[in-house]
Amino acid sequence: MTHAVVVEELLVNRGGRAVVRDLGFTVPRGTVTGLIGPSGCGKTTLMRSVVGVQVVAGGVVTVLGLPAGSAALRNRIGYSTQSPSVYADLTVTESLRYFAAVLRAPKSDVSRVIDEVGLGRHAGKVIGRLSGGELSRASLAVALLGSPELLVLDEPTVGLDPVLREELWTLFHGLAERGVTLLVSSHVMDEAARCHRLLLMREGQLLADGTPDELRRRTESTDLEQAFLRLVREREEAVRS
Ligand SMILES: Nc1ncnc2c1ncn2[C@@H]1O[C@H](COP(=O)(O)OP(=O)(O)OP(=O)(O)O)[C@@H](O)[C@H]1O
Repeated sequence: MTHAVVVEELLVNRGGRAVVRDLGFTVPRGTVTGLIGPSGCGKTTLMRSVVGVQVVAGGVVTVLGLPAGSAALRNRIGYSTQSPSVYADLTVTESLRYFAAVLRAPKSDVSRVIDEVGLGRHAGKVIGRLSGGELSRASLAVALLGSPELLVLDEPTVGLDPVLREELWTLFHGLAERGVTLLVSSHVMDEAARCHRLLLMREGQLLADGTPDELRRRTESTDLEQAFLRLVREREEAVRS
């Protein structure tokens, strides 16, 4: 199996309208794939569909060879949402110990993931007293427990300073080198450049799918921001004609 995720003709309705329409793509194993697009374009909805927590109206989502949402996938996928999934009144370590027990991850994972997200100095701090960036790293640490094969990370670097963002991107690439597949959403174009592959989304549809180099070449653009804007314009012209 070369693909960690295969999505075919996905259709998702939310609030009485189609927010993801006729969407298809694959995510090769061991890559960092960026899901890039403006706020509200459907990134979270798509990630929820991959993780198997979203009701879908049509299409097929296959994850690690199984239908999305299969019970057998539970311990093989790490998902970090935009809202913190850790308890305010526990310390970082206590919280991770709790989730490690729930996920049946080895106890030794707790200190490993704390180190990986750079929260070593804050391990004894109560979650409710963490800064925004520390809190999102604590959530990310939960997703790393149990060494999942697929990590689905919804805007994991929001609110982080450039040094921490750099550290996390180095971590993502290190994980991919060990064979982990990462699907990471962002609306920051400089992060897009750090992905092996990009899925550019707009208004519930895929605008383009390719490596950063391919997308720059295809649009004759020097940077990805410009490439994205050109693809938007192309799509609008195609719709008009
Ligand atoms: N629970 C919900 N009920 C109804 N509509 C929803 C719900 N959640 C999201 N939507 C709508 O679905 C669309 C896609 O939302 P989604 O959260 O997937 O976008 P996003 O690209 O992740 O945005 P952001 O970057 O701001 O997180 C938006 O128009 C949003 O308003």
